[in-house]
Amino acid sequence: MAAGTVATVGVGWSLHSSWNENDNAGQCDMTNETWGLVRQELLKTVGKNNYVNWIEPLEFDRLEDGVATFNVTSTFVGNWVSRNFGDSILNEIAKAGEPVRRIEFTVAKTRAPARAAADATGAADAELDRMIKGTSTSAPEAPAVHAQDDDLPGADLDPRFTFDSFVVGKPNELAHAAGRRVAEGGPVTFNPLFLYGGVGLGKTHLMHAIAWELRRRKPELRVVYLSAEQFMYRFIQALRGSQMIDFKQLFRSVDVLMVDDVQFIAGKDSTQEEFFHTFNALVDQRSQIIISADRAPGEIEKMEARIVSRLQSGLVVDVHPTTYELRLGILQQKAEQFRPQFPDLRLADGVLEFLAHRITSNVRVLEGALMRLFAFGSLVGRPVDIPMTQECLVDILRQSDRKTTIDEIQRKVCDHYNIRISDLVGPKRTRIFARPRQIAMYLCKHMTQRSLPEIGRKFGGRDHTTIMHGVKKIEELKSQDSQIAEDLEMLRRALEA
Ligand SMILES: Nc1ncnc2c1ncn2[C@@H]1O[C@H](COP(=O)(O)OP(=O)(O)OP(=O)(O)O)[C@@H](O)[C@H]1O
Repeated sequence: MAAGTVATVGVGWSLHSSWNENDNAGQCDMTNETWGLVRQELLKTVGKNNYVNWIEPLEFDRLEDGVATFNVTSTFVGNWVSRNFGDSILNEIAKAGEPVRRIEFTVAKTRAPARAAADATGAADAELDRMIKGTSTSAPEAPAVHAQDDDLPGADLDPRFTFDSFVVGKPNELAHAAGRRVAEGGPVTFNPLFLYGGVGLGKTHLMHAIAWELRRRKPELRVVYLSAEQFMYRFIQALRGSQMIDFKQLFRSVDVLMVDDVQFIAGKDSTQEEFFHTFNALVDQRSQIIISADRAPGEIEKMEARIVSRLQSGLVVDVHPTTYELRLGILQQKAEQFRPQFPDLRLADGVLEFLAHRITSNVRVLEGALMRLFAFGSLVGRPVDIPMTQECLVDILRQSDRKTTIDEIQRKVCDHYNIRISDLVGPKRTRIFARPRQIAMYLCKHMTQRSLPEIGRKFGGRDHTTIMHGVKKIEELKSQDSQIAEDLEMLRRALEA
């Protein structure tokens, strides 16, 4: 990203990007002193390690029109902080009495990348290659991890993510049942347990819940939970420090290994190689492995075939998109959970039902919306009713209303290329049909939450590998063929309008 541009990192409800040409000269409502106090509170909530690595280096810039802006050293740091601590930061600023709705992270023009990990996560693998070739210039720093047991690396477990706080409904009942079974810590029956599903549907929550339960029931077991990204950084660190033997010994000595968001290592050859050996060693010694990803093993592009087949060899469980009933259950539970922070808040009848009807994207957005609503209600000192909800959440509600479907994409593509739907989804392979078909496949993949098999079914029952091939083809072509790039942009805009 160019110097001076802004990585706007939404928190919970405001996942979007924007550009800001301003040169950080805005008015500051919140003082640095208040930010200092907020930081002290954050130290308590996020823990020392996370605080030192991620919160302390943030440079508070300004709070204007409800948006608190911080300078960070790189897009990666902004994304990481937003994803892992965004809600906590927002919460603490609101608790300090500041009228904040959103936080943003700016990649500062002048700051040296002192604590920056690789500038974008993709750069880390390039870094790894340079290291192997002996040309590395900087060490990417590992995301915060803490010694969980002796010197076993693992990420902090979120105390809120337990089985007790996990609401079970039709879409996640199988994943929950499988998780419960594994959490009993009995003999390994399915290995690995592979949980997959769209963004913010509770996979991480479920994994933490399994880890907590295992720790409670079988404290003698060595349970390690970490994200695939952390696995990679640990691996890089070990390589750099010539500590590969220690690394291998550590990961091979665990009883339960949990790796979240495994799709992250796709295309990262050296990390995949190491993951593959770790995986095999653990399966051989009958240690339990639990993996999560945003899609099914066979749909993870650039994942080596031998890893895909290992990932498929246990129990593969899909966490489905939420239903109205599940969303309402989650909202009721979250409202209870948030209650102590907002003791005076009055919630009118029908608000939770309204939210469950209108916000269907994912639980993270739902949760963020509820938190914003509570914070807003408590700041203005009025009961939270439906008109206030509509006013406070106008952006989220608008976004939720604008959900693109496969049918819509197919219609728009047909209009654009002047062909019939039957030709778009039919078997004819001539270029005039095949190219629009691939474009439509590409848009379906990128603009809907549908899985490749689901998209395949809507394209005349094609196999998911055909869809993957089509998507790849367009990915290649859009950088070579400006007409295709233009068509894609035009279609995307028309679909988002
Ligand atoms: N069934 C559920 N019951 C209670 N809370 C839930 C449930 N599903 C999701 N959540 C909440 O939604 C938020 C997002 O969940 P989580 O981080 O586990 O999603 P994820 O599937 O791992 O997403 P990602 O793919 O982005 O990592 C968390 O705060 C989590 O507690």
